[in-house]
Amino acid sequence: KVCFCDTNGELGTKTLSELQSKYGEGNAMFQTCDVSLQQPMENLFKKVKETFGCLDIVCNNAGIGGEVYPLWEKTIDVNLKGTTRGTLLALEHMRTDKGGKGGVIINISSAAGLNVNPLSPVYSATKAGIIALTRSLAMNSEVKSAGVRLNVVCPAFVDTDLIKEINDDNCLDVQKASKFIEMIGVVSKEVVVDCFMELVRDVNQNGAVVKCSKMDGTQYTSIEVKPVT
Ligand SMILES: NC(=O)c1ccc[n+]([C@@H]2O[C@H](COP(=O)([O-])OP(=O)(O)OC[C@H]3O[C@@H](n4cnc5c(N)ncnc54)[C@H](O)[C@@H]3O)[C@@H](O)[C@H]2O)c1
Ligand SMILES: CCCCC[C@H](O)CC\C=C/C=C/C=C/[C@@H](O)[C@@H](O)CCCC(=O)O
Repeated sequence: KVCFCDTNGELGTKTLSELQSKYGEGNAMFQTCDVSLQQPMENLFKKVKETFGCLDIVCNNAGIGGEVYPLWEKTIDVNLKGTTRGTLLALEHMRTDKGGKGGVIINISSAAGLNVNPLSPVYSATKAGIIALTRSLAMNSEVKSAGVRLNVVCPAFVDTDLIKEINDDNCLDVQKASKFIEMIGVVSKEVVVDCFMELVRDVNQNGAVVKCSKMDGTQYTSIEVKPVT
């Protein structure tokens, strides 16, 4: 069973029909929802719990690029605040000490958050924040004992609308970006999905941050964690 949300109602409804005809009407749900808004997101999580009984896997995937005002501010609202909101709501619903059944949260960051991205600094900062948020929660002892795992996927360039829509608002130099993308290469969506599914299945990878790139393949990054006493 799956529920997904997006601000794009038309595309969401089309995808919902495809999922329902493949997996059955009762097994897929779509809600138009903006991840940057608290109340609609709270309502959505409640509705999923009421409809499906519990939440096992949550993926915070919504993301945009924007480097020029007011888009840079919206980029922080959607990417960093939206992912933080989705992560904290997922935790509330999953943690065993609050009536949940445990589960896994997988957040979508970017190679631009692991390395740097001089052509999209605000985007890069939001993606670095997602990595820090996710890793920190994954290493929190109360979260661990409440049965919730967290991981981050950091794709380099992927064949989606996001890179087809690079322009002067979301990138500081479109020409340099095109050359850079050509140099690094673009992975298919399937590569990112495989990486996501591996993290869902592997219960021994709590806290792992995985990069998927055409140039370097799929790599687990190492994380140093100093124990807090
Ligand atoms: N495409 C890439 O090269 C690439 C690389 C690294 C990371 N990513 C990340 O992957 C994730 C998915 O992006 P994508 O490449 O599929 O791009 P995309 O533009 O195809 O998909 C992003 C989706 O997010 C939705 N969205 C935007 N704002 C929203 C909001 N406020 N609330 C709810 N939904 C919202 C959009 O309508 C769209 O359907 C993003 O977090 C992106 O930053 C993409
Ligand atoms: C140069 C890109 C400018 C466009 C930015 C858009 O707003 C959205 C960018 C989406 C993904 C960006 C990923 C960027 C990654 C790079 O900074 C770099 O770290 C990738 C390295 C890839 C590798 O190591 O294989």
